[in-house]
Parts: sequence; C-alpha cells; structure tokens
Amino acid sequence: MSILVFGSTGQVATELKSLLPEAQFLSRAEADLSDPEACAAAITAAKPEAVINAAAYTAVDKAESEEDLAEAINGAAPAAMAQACAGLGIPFVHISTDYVFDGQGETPFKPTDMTAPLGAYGRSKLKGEQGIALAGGAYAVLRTSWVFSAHGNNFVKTMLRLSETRDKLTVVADQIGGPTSARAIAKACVRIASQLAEDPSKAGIYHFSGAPDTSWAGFAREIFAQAGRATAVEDIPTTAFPTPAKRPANSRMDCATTFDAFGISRPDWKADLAEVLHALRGVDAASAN
Ligand SMILES: NC(=O)C1=CN([C@@H]2O[C@H](COP(=O)(O)OP(=O)(O)OC[C@H]3O[C@@H](n4cnc5c(N)ncnc54)[C@H](OP(=O)(O)O)[C@@H]3O)[C@@H](O)[C@H]2O)C=CC1
Ligand SMILES: Cc1cn([C@H]2C[C@H](O)[C@@H](COP(=O)(O)OP(=O)(O)O[C@H]3O[C@@H](C)C(=O)[C@@H](O)[C@H]3O)O2)c(=O)[nH]c1=O
Ligand SMILES: [Mg+2]
Repeated sequence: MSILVFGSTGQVATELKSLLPEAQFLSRAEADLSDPEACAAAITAAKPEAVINAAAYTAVDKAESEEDLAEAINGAAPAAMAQACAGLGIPFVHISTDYVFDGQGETPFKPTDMTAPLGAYGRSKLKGEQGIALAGGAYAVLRTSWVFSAHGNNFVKTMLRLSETRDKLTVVADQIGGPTSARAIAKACVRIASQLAEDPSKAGIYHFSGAPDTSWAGFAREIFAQAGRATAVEDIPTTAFPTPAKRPANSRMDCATTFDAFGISRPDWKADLAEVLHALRGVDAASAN
C-alpha cells in the first residue's frame, strides 16, 4: 500500500520512517500545515492509497499565545487533508489527544464522551477532529497521550536531562494518564490504515494509550528506576507547578473500541520505555566516541 505521511522529523513520523521506509514523507518545507490548501493539493498530486498525518503544533503552553497558528495547523490543515482523501476515496489516519477532554472525574474517557478542552492546544486539536469527521471519508482519529520516544522533545528526555544536575525533582502527581511510545502509535496507525482500506465502515474516533495508567510523578520514578539514576521524585499537586496552559487531571482513556474494531491492545509503556532508554544509551555511546 503506498502511504503518504505528513511530518518527517517528529516523534511519530520518525518511527513511521523506520516502519515504512518505502512511504513518502512530507517535511514542513514540502507541505506547511499553516497552508491547508497546499496540504490538500499535495495529496491530490501524490495520489497515495492512504494518508497518515503525523505533523502538528504540539507546544501546549506556547499555543496559549499563538492560538490562530495552532488552529490552522491542528484544525484547518487536517480538515483539508481529510477532504482531499475523501475525494480520492482513500483512508485518512490522524492523531489527536487526551487534551480534548476537561479531565473531570476518575473514569476513563470513551471516544463518545463529551469533549471540553481546557486550553488552546486542545481546542485546536478538537477543531481538527470535527473537520475530519465532517469530510465524510474513511477516517480514523486516534487519540493518544503522553507520547515518548528516543527522538524529539518529550517527558522522558526532559527528566533525564534534569536529572543530570539535580538529585531531587518535584513532579505533579494528580494528573493521571497513559504514557504511550511513538513506536506503538506508528504501528497502530499503519494497521488502522490498512484495515480502513478494507472496511471503511470502521471510520471513527478511537483511543490508544499505554497501560497501566500512572501520574507524571509515577512516570518519572519509573524512568529513573530503569535508567539507574539516583534522582528522587517528590510528588506535588498541579497547583505547585504553574503553567500557561491548564492540563487535564484525568487523562485516562478507555481503549476498548480500538481492540474491538482493529484488534489493537493498549501497549505496555514500561516495556516500551526500556526500548527507548536502550536506544538513548546507544546515542550517548555514539556521542562519547
Ligand atoms: N507529543 C505528545 O505528547 C502527544 C502528541 N499527540 C499528537 O500526536 C501527533 C504526533 O505528535 P509528535 O510526534 O509528538 O509531534 P512532535 O512535536 O514530535 O513533532 C511535530 C511534527 O510536526 C511538524 N510540524 C509542526 N508544525 C508544522 C507545520 N506548520 N507544517 C508542517 N509540519 C509541521 C514538525 O516539523 P518541524 O520539525 O519542521 O517543526 C514535527 O515533524 C500530533 O498530532 C500530536 O498532536 C497526542 C498526544 C500526546
Ligand atoms: C518538567 C516538569 C514537568 N512537570 C509536569 C508539567 C506537566 O503537568 C507534566 C508533563 O509536562 P510536559 O511539558 O511534558 O507536558 P505536555 O507538553 O503538556 O504533554 C502533553 O503534550 C501534548 C502534545 C499532548 O497531547 C498531551 O498528551 C501531553 O503529552 O509534568 C513537573 O511536574 N515537573 C517537572 O520538572
Ligand atoms: Mg510538551
């Protein structure tokens, strides 16, 4: 199946490159998502058999002061891509986020639960979801959370960097969710694209997050335990870590329909973390030479 991917340098795009070396990847220079029509035109010109969008505006705090740009990239561009895909009759796979929810309660959110984003990033991602559904094609919106990998910016790399100079870190313990490896997301996107091509009636919104759910503090502790770092983690409430964007307290996601429709289970994030730390040790060793 010939697949066109938007994004080339991000966490998920990098993993897609290693899974799908033969696919076509569009960098920002080749398709800038701040120009939605150009993205639609790139699809029509390439005539692929499926499209995966792995590009997005992901700077959660910065989005608070750049909402128009975040909305063009996360809202208008995916909608235009979905329309182009619907026009060609091909599947469109897109990634969205737990930040479309308000994080109330302790029950895992289902794909059909009410959305109510707390910040600009979440609002922009929700606009994308809505535009994609309206396009009426064979789409899948895969909502995921807390993405980590050996590449790009993520919580694992931030924690490892901070631990170089600190023997104690304070980390929020009252935001709960599922850390998810970019590799697991990339694999899920590829499986979903091929199954959607076979059966477009599977179109819809799906949840996919790593198990078991934990807090950011719990995630940090596991990172240091596996990495053999002595850095201590002190639990703090969200109120003790002020940020421009508000984040959901409850990011738990019910992933049952993803298994029912596609046979894809929640990935084990601790096992995936071990692989990422192994890859990062390889990078360290190479840079020491
Ligand atoms: N990171 C996370 O924790 C989570 C991410 N998601 C979603 O998963 C998806 C993948 O995220 P992830 O891999 O972490 O993203 P990254 O932040 O690692 O990468 C974002 C990618 O988008 C590209 N990009 C940004 N702006 C533009 C633009 N204007 N035109 C073209 N490309 C652009 C970047 O390119 P460049 O290198 O040129 O900047 C980069 O390749 C996104 O949809 C995101 O919303 C969902 C939940 C959690
Ligand atoms: C660095 C640091 C962060 N934190 C907190 C802040 C925040 O609540 C949490 C995670 O910080 P981050 O900045 O990595 O989080 P953030 O960038 O908000 O991560 C989000 O990115 C977007 C793209 C998504 O879609 C979400 O699923 C989620 O992964 O940890 C601490 O408590 N102590 C620390 O030392
Ligand atoms: Mg971040």
